[in-house]
Amino acid sequence: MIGQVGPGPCAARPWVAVLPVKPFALSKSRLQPWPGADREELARTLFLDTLRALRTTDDVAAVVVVTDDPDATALAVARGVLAIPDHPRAGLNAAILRGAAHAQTIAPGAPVVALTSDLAALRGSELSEVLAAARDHHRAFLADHTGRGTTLLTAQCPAQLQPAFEGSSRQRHMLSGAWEITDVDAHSVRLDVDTEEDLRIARRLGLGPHTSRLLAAAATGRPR
Ligand SMILES: Nc1nc2c(ncn2[C@@H]2O[C@H](COP(=O)(O)OP(=O)(O)OP(=O)(O)O)[C@@H](O)[C@H]2O)c(=O)[nH]1
Ligand SMILES: C=C(OP(=O)(O)O)C(=O)O
Repeated sequence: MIGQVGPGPCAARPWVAVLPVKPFALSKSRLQPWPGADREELARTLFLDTLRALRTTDDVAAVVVVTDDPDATALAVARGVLAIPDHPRAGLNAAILRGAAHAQTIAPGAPVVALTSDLAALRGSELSEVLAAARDHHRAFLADHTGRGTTLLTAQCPAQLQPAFEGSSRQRHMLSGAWEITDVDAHSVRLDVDTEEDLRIARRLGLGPHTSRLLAAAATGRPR
């Protein structure tokens, strides 16, 4: 069964991360504008902090950003990260599948990890712990901090990823046979920022520098 214990044939290689990014201007509809910082700016810094942490994670060899946003594309490319278009725009799971297929072309046989791009407090060390736990399973996932959704899904072979994100995705990933990673806390990997309360929690946990600077500038009215 997919998800059972035991490494698949593609195991023991560094990971390729797939990072789907919705156009910033259309993102974060549940996030009330923070005083002095609008949703679009926040969506951008959440992405930048997620990407920054990913690039400092030892066992992540490459990142594939999937987006239709020229700004997100430029920010990725400026950091030496590959960005591919999200065409035809068919939603989050289709974007992840596109990214996973592309991962196979740039690193054949490498395992793949798909994450949401709103992990504002993400720490590379915690992501490494999660990836180490995922290594023993063909497919694995991590529930988000609410216990309803998913922030991360892995597959040793990208063709087996079967992403079922959005809404109650924890249950869908469980029912699909993916292994739920429960033996690591990894608060920063579970914390997707959708609401103002999530942003407050991320602030307490330790925001990445981009969102941190944005909120600091917003508080003082300084330009950023
Ligand atoms: N490429 C791509 N990424 C997506 C798409 N939909 C969502 N995402 C990304 O997937 C992650 C989870 O998205 P959501 O939290 O469901 O959506 P959101 O627009 O960020 O927030 P809401 O407006 O509150 O739903 C975010 O990092 C989004 O940027 C899509 O259609 N294409
Ligand atoms: C995309 C997801 O979450 P949300 O839409 O709540 O951010 C998910 O949990 O699969």
